[in-house]
Amino acid sequence: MSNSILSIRNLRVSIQSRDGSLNEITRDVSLELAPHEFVSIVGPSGSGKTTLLRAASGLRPPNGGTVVFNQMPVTEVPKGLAIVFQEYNKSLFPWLSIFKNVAMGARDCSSHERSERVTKALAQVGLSGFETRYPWELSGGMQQRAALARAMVSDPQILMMDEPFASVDALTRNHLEDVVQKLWDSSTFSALMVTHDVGEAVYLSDRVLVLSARPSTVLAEIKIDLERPRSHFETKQSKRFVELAAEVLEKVEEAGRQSVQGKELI
Ligand SMILES: Nc1ncnc2c1ncn2[C@@H]1O[C@H](COP(=O)(O)OP(=O)(O)OP(=O)(O)O)[C@@H](O)[C@H]1O
Repeated sequence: MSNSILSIRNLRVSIQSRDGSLNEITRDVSLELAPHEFVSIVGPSGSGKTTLLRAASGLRPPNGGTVVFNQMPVTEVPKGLAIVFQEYNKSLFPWLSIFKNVAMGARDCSSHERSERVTKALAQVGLSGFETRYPWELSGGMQQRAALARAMVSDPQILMMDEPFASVDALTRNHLEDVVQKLWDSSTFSALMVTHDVGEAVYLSDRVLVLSARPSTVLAEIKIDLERPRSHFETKQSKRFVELAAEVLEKVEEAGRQSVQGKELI
């Protein structure tokens, strides 16, 4: 894909075990992310999804292969890339108000512009009125909204998310998925999301990539041809959604079986 905003080619990441041996996590992962495309990565536990995202975002150097963002090799987290992690309680500073936490994402702006951006981002995630609260005064879902606002305030070209809704209850999860969907619909950023939840991946994405068991490669790529905007009530009850979710789940289970067989061989 020539117009990719992010291009990952033949990515290999190995992690040193305590005994000093190298553990190969991803062996050969390639993916292209187009402007304003939403791609999710699913796969069995331990297949290296988080490791892949960390290498793709510049948080850890790969052992082989390349990551290119906006035609530039990624060697550290580049400007224009924002990341949201699962553990909102660790990613927000408890001693800063919600306003100041979100403003951390726009440190490079003048104070007037920073203030405008924070106000807009808080409104986009439904947190207007909570500016002076502290993270520990908000529910988990609200804290994750604040983490999303902090990512959005930098006006990213790519939003990477690692299991962003895994620590909240099912209803809050649905709400947060729609917050992300609305943000994505009303902006131009591309999104790369790691998730365990097949339904969530299908609901939000244009494409879903399924990783094989470790050392991982891309086992399958499934195009999600559901109309947008999507809604929990209509989309998730549609025949096509159910077919796509079953297709993704089948591939994840196939990868999981490989992983079990691999363990039996060790
Ligand atoms: N810093 C580290 N040191 C040692 N091993 C690590 C480190 N980070 C990851 N690993 C190992 O790499 C493998 C892949 O981990 P990773 O978290 O990327 O997988 P994952 O697919 O995201 O897993 P899950 O779905 O369970 O969150 C795991 O076996 C993990 O134990």
